[in-house]
Amino acid sequence: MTAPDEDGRFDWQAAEADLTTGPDAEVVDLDDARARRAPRPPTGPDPDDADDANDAEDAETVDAGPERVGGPVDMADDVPAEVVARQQQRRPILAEWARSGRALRAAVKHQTKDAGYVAAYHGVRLPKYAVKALAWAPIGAVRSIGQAVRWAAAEEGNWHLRQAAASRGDADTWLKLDARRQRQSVWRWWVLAAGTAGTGTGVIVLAAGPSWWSAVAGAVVVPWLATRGRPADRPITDRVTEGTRYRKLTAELVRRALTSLQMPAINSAVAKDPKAISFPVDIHRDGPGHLAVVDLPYGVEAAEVVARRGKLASAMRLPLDQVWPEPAPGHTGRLALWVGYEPASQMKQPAWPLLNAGVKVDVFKPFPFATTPRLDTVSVDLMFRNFLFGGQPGSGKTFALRDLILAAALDPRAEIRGYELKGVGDFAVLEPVMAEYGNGFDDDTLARCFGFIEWLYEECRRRSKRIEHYARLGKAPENKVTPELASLKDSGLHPLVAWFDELQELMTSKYGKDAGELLEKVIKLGRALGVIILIGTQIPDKDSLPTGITRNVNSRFCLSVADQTANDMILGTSAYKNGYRATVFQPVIEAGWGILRGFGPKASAVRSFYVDTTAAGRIVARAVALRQTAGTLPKPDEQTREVAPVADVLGDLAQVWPGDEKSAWNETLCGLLAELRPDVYGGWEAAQLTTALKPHPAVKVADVGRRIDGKSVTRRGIKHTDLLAAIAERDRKRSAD
Ligand SMILES: Nc1ncnc2c1ncn2[C@@H]1O[C@H](COP(=O)(O)OP(=O)(O)OP(=O)(O)O)[C@@H](O)[C@H]1O
Repeated sequence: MTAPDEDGRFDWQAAEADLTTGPDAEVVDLDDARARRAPRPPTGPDPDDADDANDAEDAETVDAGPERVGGPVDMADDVPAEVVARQQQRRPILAEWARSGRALRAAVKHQTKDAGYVAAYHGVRLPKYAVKALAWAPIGAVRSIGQAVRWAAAEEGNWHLRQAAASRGDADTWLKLDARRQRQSVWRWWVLAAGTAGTGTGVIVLAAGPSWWSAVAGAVVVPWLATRGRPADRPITDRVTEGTRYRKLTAELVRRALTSLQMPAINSAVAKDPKAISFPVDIHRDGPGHLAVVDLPYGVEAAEVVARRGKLASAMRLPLDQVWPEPAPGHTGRLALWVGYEPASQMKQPAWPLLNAGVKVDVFKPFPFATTPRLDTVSVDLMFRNFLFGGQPGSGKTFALRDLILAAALDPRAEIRGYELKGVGDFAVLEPVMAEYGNGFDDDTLARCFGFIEWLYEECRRRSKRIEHYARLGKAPENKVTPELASLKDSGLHPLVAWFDELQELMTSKYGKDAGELLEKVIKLGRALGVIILIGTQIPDKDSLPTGITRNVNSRFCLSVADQTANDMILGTSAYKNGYRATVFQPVIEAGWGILRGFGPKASAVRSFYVDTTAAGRIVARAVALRQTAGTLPKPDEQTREVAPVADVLGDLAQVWPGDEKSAWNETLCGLLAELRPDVYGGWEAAQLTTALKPHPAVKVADVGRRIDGKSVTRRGIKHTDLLAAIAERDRKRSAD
């Protein structure tokens, strides 16, 4: 086949060459030809890889389908029909970008932005273009006239053939060719004459008409003539340079990036077979970017590529937060590589929908919590869940945790209590809606926080009794809190949100061991009882966060962490190996980004909604109004916990101390305390008193021997002198304050 050459003229020489091959022309085996056209195996990063030449030979034009080996075979008979039906994946009728409002909006926005950019780019260069056009237009006019005359004479092509016939002495052919030329040129001269007359008339009309007619005609004709007059390598308009703008994700780009990761398994497979990296579905638009689903060479796991996100971004010459590799469903070697139109840090996250006036939350139902790199909203629910948020300083865990508490505040049924053990006051804005709030890492706050965990445990016991009661009445069918029970006034089963930020401070303190054990029990028991535990921690090692807790948490958000151990402590064993790696996020720069696990079948990278303290204050104001109406607003300065504060134990012990005894058994003291205040100490056992005395190191619980019926019996107890010393110490501290 011949094609018109660049300036639109027919290439006669090529046509003649084509003819001479005549009937002996080669029959092309298309498969063979395709195989010959298959791309060279990519050979690592190319320093010039941003240039367009490479993109021009883009492998999207390459047959990337699975290699055909032999003919099709019948499907195995033993695969059940329903399994086969499930495996058949139909192509969507509409393209991905047209299937949802979000994707459509994103595509339209991107195209509009692009068009706007191009328009602005050329707009500022218009004067330069005008000068160039005026310079080249006369040349274009002369050239056009020459071409028209040549066309009318019908000499082109014919002359060569006539010359060839003349040199062969073939008069007959010469005459035939000349007759043909004459036939053509007769009507062509007429056409040319008519065209010239038309042009002349047009010029007269334009000259006679309003001046804007000439302006419009000039704006059309001059650039047209200029493009005909300019040399081929000097376009009138400048190229809209690519710069840092979006580079379309192409199969070749993906292949080159993957082979630049220095992974021997990929490179050796591709060297043997360029199709070792294949694309089961076409690369397509997905939200504000493109998605490539890639089948990696046999034996390579998607997780291994995810771990090399930095290298992947480097190979694509894109910022890190524009490249989002993820393991894709199907098999472990399938990678979903999403590349945004722009870096995530430059994409504007939509405002948190909960900021809108009038929006309420039902903790039983999902509410927006984060966005994906594609700016899809990810929703979470609170009920029957425990959350663990982990990340290094500056990763954004406090803000993320606060989002959940703000959401809970918008459900007036939810009681909120919690401690931030960093002492910064990030949660102080929520104080008006919290029944209990502590801030600091001093011993007093840690003791209160520990007391709170003990109270939570007791609360779980109380709630389990209530659930039992309602289950008997048929109101708790699954022995779980239902929305009806949660809303029922005085059921005592309303949602209770208990949060701890920087929990490692408590876990590494002297209360750590007991607190860890109790909290683990609370997590296990509380889930069905409407107790929702939210934990934020910076150091997720086993001393800072007992494995009993991490194991039992069902919702996890791992923000930027430094290493695999921290990653797996938060997301669960093997998360790192499976490609869920929050180590790829940079603290501060990518604050709020993390891997969310426990919602949906797989973990995914999301960014929590950013709500600053001012916006949080507005939500709290709305929450206060809702709670006022519902009558659930906690009263300020009122100790609403039902257990007496730990500090009172000392005074009560002194009051009930048995006579002149130098030491007393805990067991005896518990009995006496229960007589004094049955509501507080009723049912206390020796161990409980030991725990309650923990904040007072002066009181040492040790073995105390007694003679009973002539026999010596040893039990745990305390000395009177220790008790008095602890009281003196406390009084001294109080007067110092
Ligand atoms: N979702 C988010 N989007 C954008 N920026 C965020 C987001 N979350 C947090 N940030 C920013 O990151 C900063 C650090 O967040 P935050 O205080 O929550 O980190 P942290 O992990 O709790 O750190 P530390 O352990 O030091 O307290 C915040 O000041 C905020 O500006």
